[in-house]
Parts: sequence; C-alpha cells; structure tokens
Amino acid sequence: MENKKELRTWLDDMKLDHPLVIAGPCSAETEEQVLKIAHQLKDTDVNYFRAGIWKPRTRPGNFEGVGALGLKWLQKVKAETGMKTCTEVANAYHVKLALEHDIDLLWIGARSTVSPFIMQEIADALCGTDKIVLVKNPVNPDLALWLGGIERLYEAGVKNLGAIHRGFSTYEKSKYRNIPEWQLAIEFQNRFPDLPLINDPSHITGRRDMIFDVSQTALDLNFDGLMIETHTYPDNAWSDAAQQVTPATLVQIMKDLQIRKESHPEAAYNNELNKLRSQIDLVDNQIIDLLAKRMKVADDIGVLKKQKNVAVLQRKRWKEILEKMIVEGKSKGLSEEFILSMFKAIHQESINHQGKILKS
Ligand SMILES: O=C(O)C(=O)C[C@]1(C(=O)O)C=C[C@@H](O)C=C1
Repeated sequence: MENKKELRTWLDDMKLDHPLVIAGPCSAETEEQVLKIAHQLKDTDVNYFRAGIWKPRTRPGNFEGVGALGLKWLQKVKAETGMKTCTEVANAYHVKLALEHDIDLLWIGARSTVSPFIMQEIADALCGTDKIVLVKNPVNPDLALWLGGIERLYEAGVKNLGAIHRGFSTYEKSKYRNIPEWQLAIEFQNRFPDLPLINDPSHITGRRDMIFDVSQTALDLNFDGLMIETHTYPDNAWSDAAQQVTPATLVQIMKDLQIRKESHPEAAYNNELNKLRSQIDLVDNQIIDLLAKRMKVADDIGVLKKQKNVAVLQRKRWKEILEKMIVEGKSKGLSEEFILSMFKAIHQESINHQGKILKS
C-alpha cells in the first residue's frame, strides 16, 4: 500500500471546518441511555455517534457489552437524530451484523489489531465495503503491525480507511492509562501523510481531567480528528467511568481547542521562522559532533576494558550519570522524561560500540 491523496477523500468530502469528532458512550448500556446521549450530542460538532456493543475486557467478570441488541439502538439513533453511527467490531460475525444494521463506520480495537489472523478474518468479512473502517493501534508500540492491519483491509478492497491512535500498554508506572508515544504517531504520519489519523484521548488518559490537554497535543501534531467517550452520567457508566465526559463538557472542549494551521503565508513570519530554523540546524550539527566525541571516549574505554577483561555495563557509574543529568536537565528546563529517554539511547549506543570492540 502506497500513500496517495485519495486515502483522505472520504474525510475531505465531509468538508468539515473542525476536526472530525466521534463521540458517545464507551458502552451502550440501555436503549434509553444511548438515545439520551445521542439527543444531547445531536446539534454539536459530533460527526459520528459511537457506542461499544461488544466490549473486549482485560479480565473476565466485567461488563462485556449488550451485544447485537445494541445495533438496533444505534439504528434508532440514526433515525431519530440523523447522526451517523459507529461501533467496534472484533470478528467476522460482528462485521456481518454491523453491516446488516447499516452502521456507517466500524473500528477495529487494539486487541484485534495485534492479531494478523483476526485482522485477515475481519478484512475478508469487509471485502469491498464502502463503509469507513478505522484501525486502532495495536496494544504494543509496533508500527509495522498497525500498518499491516490497515494493509490487509486495503487489499480486501476497503478504500475508506483511517487509523486511531489510542496509546500503548506499558509496564512502567505512568500518568497515562496508555502511553501516547507521540513519536510513533509522527512516524505513522511520515509514512502515510494522507491516511486520516484520529486521536483517542479517552483511552490514552483514562482520566477525564487530562482529555483536553491530550486533544490539544494531538491537534498540534496535525491529527485529523478526535474520538471522545461521552456519557450523560459518566460516574455511573458501566465501563471506563473515569475517562468519560458529559456532552456539555465535550462541547466546551471543542470550543476551547485551538485549531492551528499547518503553515502561514505571511513573508515576515516565514523569514523569522527560517532564521530560527537555521539556528536549530546549527545546534543539531553541534549535537551530532558532541555525540560523536562522546562515543570516541566510550570507544577508548572499550579498548581499556578489553585489555583488562572488564564488563561493558557498569551499573553504578551509569546510575550516577543518570541522576546527575536529571538534576542538570531540570535546572535548564528539560523534563526528566526527556533526559531519561535521551541518555538511555546514548548509553545503548555506547554499549553497542564497546560490545563490538570487546568482541573484535
Ligand atoms: O564508564 C564506563 O565504564 C563506560 O563505559 C561509559 C558508559 C557511558 O556511556 O557513559 C558506558 C557504559 C557503562 O555502562 C557506563 C557508562
């Protein structure tokens, strides 16, 4: 699959003056709940009404969705409000039922994207459909697996495609439910700049108070839309209560978000920008020179270690460097997260260099 302008035709055809918005409850609970939320979202920026019908849960015993019955409620939503509808599908049977109930947009969840077998089954079931199909990133930060899932759909003749960035599972403690790994989303855009990319701040944050911030970051990174879980009574939701917002909050979020342009035609702005970019280029070259210099010292240490048969990894020294650099970085306005990831990468390169020397 190659990038091409036509990949975003379905989105361009909507002629929106704001990012695409998909909203609605995490789970369809009752017909009354679904319709109430839909009516509250009817005259807002929301383009697609979402509701989970089949809910993949990490452990058994939690609410697993109302099943096919919920599709009838979504049909009612469309009939009563005129809103387009969407839901998650996780196998060929779900696809068949969703298509039979004329669901307008289907998305494939993170736990399905990880499995090429399931993705192929879903792709075969969707063969040739003109419905919009969005693929969430797999739970692990694996860009090839994510793109591979989308490619299976493309090869099955699904042309109205897109992706949803919902963050990645992590073993490390984090303020996020699923860490965003923005770099991966940027890489995704580098590979497929015209494939619509939607952000899911609800699943990234797991907390409603962080949804605005993550949404703004996504828009600043040129995402095409947002999927935000919305419930009339978020605290009483049957699933993911902490991350849902009320329809009124959603409206406020959409009002407060700054939608920025990709560029600006003004000459003065572009001159100033180019001057600053030249400075960045200069500093970037200095960084490379300094890194090469540091690596040369690491190579010399490698030679010493080889002579005396000493191990590459020196945990105590490494811990000292990290601690010192975190303090140093903080005093210069650099976050601990940044210092850690940068120095971990430097250390790894140093280890790779010394490893080669010791093996030579
Ligand atoms: O101090 C050392 O022993 C080194 O080899 C240098 C270095 C580094 O790059 O800073 C590399 C590997 C060790 O684990 C610790 C530190």
